Amino acid sequence: MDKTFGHRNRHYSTSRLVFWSTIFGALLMYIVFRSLRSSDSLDSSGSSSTPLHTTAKWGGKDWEQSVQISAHPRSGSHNSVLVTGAAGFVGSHVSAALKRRGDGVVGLDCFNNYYDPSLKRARQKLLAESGVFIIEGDINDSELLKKLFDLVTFTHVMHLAAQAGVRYAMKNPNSYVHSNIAGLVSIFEACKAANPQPAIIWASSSSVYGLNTKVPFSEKDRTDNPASLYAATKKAGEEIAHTYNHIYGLSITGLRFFTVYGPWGRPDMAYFFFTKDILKGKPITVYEGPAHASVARDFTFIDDIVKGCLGSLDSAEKSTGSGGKKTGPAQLRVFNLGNTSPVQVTRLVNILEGLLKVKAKKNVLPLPRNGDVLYTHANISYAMKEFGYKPTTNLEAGLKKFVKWYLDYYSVTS
Ligand SMILES: O=C(O)[C@H]1O[C@H](OP(=O)(O)OP(=O)(O)OC[C@H]2O[C@@H](n3ccc(=O)[nH]c3=O)[C@H](O)[C@@H]2O)[C@H](O)[C@@H](O)[C@@H]1O
Repeated sequence: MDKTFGHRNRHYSTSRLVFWSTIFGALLMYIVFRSLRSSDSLDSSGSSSTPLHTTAKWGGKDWEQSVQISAHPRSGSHNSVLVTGAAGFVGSHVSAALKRRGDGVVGLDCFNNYYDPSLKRARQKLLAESGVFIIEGDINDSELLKKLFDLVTFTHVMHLAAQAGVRYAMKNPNSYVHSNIAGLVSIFEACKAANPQPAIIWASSSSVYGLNTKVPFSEKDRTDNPASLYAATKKAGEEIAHTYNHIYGLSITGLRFFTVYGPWGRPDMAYFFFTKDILKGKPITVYEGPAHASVARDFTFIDDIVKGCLGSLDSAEKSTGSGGKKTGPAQLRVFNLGNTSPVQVTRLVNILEGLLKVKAKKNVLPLPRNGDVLYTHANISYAMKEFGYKPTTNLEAGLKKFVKWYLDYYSVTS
C-alpha cells in the first residue's frame, strides 16, 4: 500500500515537476520574446521598457585616432565641436552643416530604440562619408566624457541628445529624467572640468511655455506652467544651466525649438507618421481643442533651425571658468527658434494630402490630457537681433521637401 502510495506519490511528483517545468519554460520564453520585442523600435501603442536599449562601443587606439581626426578643423576654422545626439534629426543636420564649413566635429549618440535605429544608422553613414565620426555611447557615461575631453580640446559642445516627444513622457517618464536631467548634468560636469571650458549650446523646447496663453511666446515670459513631464525636464534643464553658469562660469545658450520638421525627421512626430499612415490608407487622429478649437503649431523647417544653431554657436562667448572654478561672469542665453507663423494641424493634413495625392482618413478627437498644448507661436526678435536669425521656409515648401525625401528614402530601403 505504502509502495503503491509511494509509487503513486513519485508519479505525482514527476508529473508535478513536468507541469511546473512547462509553466516555467513558457514563462521564460515569454520574457525572452517580450525583451526581444522591446528592443525593436517603439510601436504605435508606445509600449516600451525602461531604460531604452542603447549601444556603447568606445576605446582603443583606432577609436582614439578616429575621434582626433574627426575633431580636427579645416584651415580657416578654429572650432572643434562635440555634437551630442549626432545621429538624431537635428543633430545630424547640424553636424553636417558644421563639417561643411570646416569645423571639426565629433558626434556622440547612444542609438537607442525610441524610434527605428536604422534611420539613425543611415544618418550616421551619411555623416561618416563627410568625415564626421559618431561615438556610440551614453551622455551619462562620465568616464567616456572624461576620455573625450582628454583627447580633444573642444571649443564648443552642441548638446542635442535628449529624450524627445511630448506624449511618450507618460509612458516612460524615467527615460526623460535619465537623458534630459541626469544626462544634461553629466555634460555640464564634463564641460566644467575641461580646461579650457567649451561654450555650450543645448536644445531646450517650446514646450516650456506650457499652458501660457499670451502669444507670441517671448523668452521674457514666465515658464512655470509645463503641461508634460517632457516640458518639465526641459524647464529643469534651463534652471540647471543657470546654476552651472553662475557657479562655474560656463557660457551656456539654450535653444527653444518649435516643432522642427523636415527630411530625415523623427518618425514619432505627427507630420511623419501622418505621411506614413495616409499612404497606407490607415486612419489618422487629429486632435482638436474645447469647442472644436483648432490645434496649431509654429512648425519650423530644419534648415532654418540649423541656421539658428550655427548662429548661436558663432555668437557664443567663451566660458570663463578654469580648473573647475569661475574667474568672471559668463554668458547665459535662451533663444526661441521658431517660424513665427503658426499653422493649424488640419491645414498640415491638407498640405500632406495635396503632396501625397491621397485623401486622409481623419478621426477628429478632443485633445487628450497627454501633455499636448493647444497652440505655439514664437517671438523670434531676440535671435534676430543677436545673430540675424530669419526663417525663410513656410510649411508648404518645407513639407514638399520632406515628402520628396520620404518617398525616396522609403522606396529605396523598404
Ligand atoms: O516644439 C517643441 O518643443 C516640441 O515639438 C514637438 O512636439 P509637438 O509640437 O507635440 O509635435 P508632434 O508630436 O509632431 O505634434 C504636432 C501636432 O500634431 C498634433 N497631433 C499629434 C499626434 C496625433 O496623433 N494627432 C495630432 O493631431 C499634436 O496635438 C500637435 O498639435 C516634438 O515632438 C518635441 O520633441 C519638441 O520638443
